[in-house]
Amino acid sequence: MSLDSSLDLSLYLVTDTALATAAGHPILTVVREAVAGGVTVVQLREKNATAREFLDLVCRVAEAVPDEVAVIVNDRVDVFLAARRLGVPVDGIHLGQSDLPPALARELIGPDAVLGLSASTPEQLIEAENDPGAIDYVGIGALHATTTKTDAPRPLGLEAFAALAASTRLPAVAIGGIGRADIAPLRRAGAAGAAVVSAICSAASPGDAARELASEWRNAR
Ligand SMILES: Cc1ncc(COP(=O)(O)OP(=O)(O)O)c(N)n1
Ligand SMILES: Cc1ncsc1CCOP(=O)(O)O
Ligand SMILES: [Mg+2]
Repeated sequence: MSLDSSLDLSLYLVTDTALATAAGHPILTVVREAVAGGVTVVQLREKNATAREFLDLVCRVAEAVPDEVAVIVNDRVDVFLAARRLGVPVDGIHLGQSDLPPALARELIGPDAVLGLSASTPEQLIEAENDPGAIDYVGIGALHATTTKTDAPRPLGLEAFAALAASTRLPAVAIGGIGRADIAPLRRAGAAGAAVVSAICSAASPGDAARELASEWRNAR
């Protein structure tokens, strides 16, 4: 993603190699097909990979996706920095409430990198807005119950999500248990985007799944 292009968060894929493998697809195939189907952000989230494996995946994905699709690294500032050091076009990181403090991470990743933060309570959203780390967007969830993340916050539902999204000036991406039927209501509720893991990684056709989700977003009024 070039420095002056704005960040399109609308269809945000978060990867899960185990789910993709169980569905019979290599993760790079899932990413390629999902991007062809309309995914605008790819976050690489690999909880069980070694640093070396994660770096290798980040490099392969970042080289494979077009410039306008942002590539974000989950949790691992070291992996992000290593990829940048190798000259790989990786765009940013996504942190949670238990990860590195955003302001410290911002000092490490530099002013141009994208910095996303999970924030799912009114207090966390106020902190995010005022954080000296200059957060670019928040991930709010879980929208619905999910089996993908065992320690996900409790389900909010659409109304609570809408209230939280309206309470912050930061772009808000919904996450957790999101499927096709959620996309239009989320856009109408003020979401800057919808983040999905299993809806694409576990799909029989990740490309078709992404196309359907992207079409729901485009056609939501
Ligand atoms: C877009 C987006 N929103 C929220 C999360 C969750 O991040 P976190 O709370 O750090 O949990 P893990 O993903 O690290 O298990 C996310 N990854 N992406
Ligand atoms: C990473 C994350 N953070 C909150 S819920 C979640 C998992 C979402 O996965 P799915 O889209 O499969 O429900
Ligand atoms: Mg995290």
